[in-house]
Amino acid sequence: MSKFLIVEDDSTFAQIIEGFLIKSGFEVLLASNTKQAYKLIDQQDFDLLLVDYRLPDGTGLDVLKYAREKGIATPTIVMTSFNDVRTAVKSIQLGAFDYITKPVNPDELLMVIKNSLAKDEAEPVVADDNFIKGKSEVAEKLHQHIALVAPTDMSVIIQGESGTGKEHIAKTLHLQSKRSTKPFIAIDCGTLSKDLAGSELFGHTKGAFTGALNDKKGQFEAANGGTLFLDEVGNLSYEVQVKLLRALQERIIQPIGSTKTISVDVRIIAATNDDLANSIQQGEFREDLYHRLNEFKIQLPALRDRGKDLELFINHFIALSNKELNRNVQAIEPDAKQLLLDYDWPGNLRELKNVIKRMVLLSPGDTAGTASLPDEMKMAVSQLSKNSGTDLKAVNEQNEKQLITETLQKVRFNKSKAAKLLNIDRKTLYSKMERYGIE
Ligand SMILES: Nc1ncnc2c1ncn2[C@@H]1O[C@H](COP(=O)(O)OP(=O)(O)OP(=O)(O)O)[C@@H](O)[C@H]1O
Repeated sequence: MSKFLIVEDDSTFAQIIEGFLIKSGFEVLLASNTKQAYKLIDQQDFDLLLVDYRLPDGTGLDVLKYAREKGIATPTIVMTSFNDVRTAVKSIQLGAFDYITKPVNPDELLMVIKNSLAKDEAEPVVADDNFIKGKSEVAEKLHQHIALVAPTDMSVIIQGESGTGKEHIAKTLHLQSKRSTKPFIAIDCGTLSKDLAGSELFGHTKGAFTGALNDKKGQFEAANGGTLFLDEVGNLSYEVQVKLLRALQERIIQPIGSTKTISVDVRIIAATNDDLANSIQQGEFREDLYHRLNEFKIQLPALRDRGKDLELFINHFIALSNKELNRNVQAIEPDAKQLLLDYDWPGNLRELKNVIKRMVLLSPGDTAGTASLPDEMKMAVSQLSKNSGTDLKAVNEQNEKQLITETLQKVRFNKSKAAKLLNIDRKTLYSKMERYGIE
């Protein structure tokens, strides 16, 4: 029986979910703050963590970070209000499996849980019709580039915002290469603790460090002949970056604690949300490794920049959700459609897929209306349209907020660095963050 930990301070809501999940056949433990959660995570193994974003003594992301630092890769779902969707996007970057927006619909929750548990089982990489290419100019160019670079052995960096489909493109490159019958192994470098990353990639020998009870084969060796996909590559520690560079240059690896080297033939595809050039400037990413990885760069467009593809994706996700949820949505009312087209989709394809699934779930008939779309999305759109008018002050504020948020993300929320980049003092940065509600 799968065991879940729910971390939620609203006790009534926690009990409702607990009851529902127990009825669905799961074992559930509850924690109401981060401290209790840490204690339980230390004591027991869980198959899934379901964490609320806002907790009395921290956030759900703290719980996620705590687990990841301990080397616990349990799938984690973050529950957030729709207004926090940008935070949710950050949680995915930190290695959360998915997020779900409140109010939580039980059927939707069960669906997300089912997906996250299924993800644990290794699936062979095969092309499937759950994915479409898009027909916009950027999409056509993107697929031309993929067709050109896929058959080569060049290392590729895929850069794009969270949820733009980087992992899917990495699989496509593998499938279109001569390595397609060999393994494709994806590693989320964001979820690897500093200590475990080396051993995960290169393996270790028995007794190499406390807890190394047996010899362990690393993922480099496991991917031999095939492709290794390093997601969130910017999160690798400097030490591991050095080893990775050696592996790429010399095509050999050395398991931790071993004196022997092993030859490997692996193609690397790396993905990043950030501009690695910035991390290089900050001294966080090695420039030599960057150039070795960047033999070819693929820039994935944000959904808001994909023009007519947005409509294609909407229809595609409706068809998928109809099938999955046994619904029959054939049309969207014009005002609901307009909302979908006007929204700026910070979570990109992942967010669109979630919103459409929810819309289909809440639409028993053949037409979906605005009632099936989150209220907060409507508010976000009206805010966006307000600010895109002639109100200069609002436009400036919106730009300023966006710039501050992006800069903070770039420097991983190091306020001194952000203030320096923005050319303002720390105090001004703090007061602006407070004014714009940036956490
Ligand atoms: N071309 C596509 N057609 C249909 N669905 C897609 C496509 N590309 C991505 N998706 C869906 O969008 C979601 C996000 O995709 P993916 O995980 O590849 O993004 P990502 O950029 O790697 O995200 P992250 O940076 O958060 O790891 C997934 O649910 C995936 O199934």
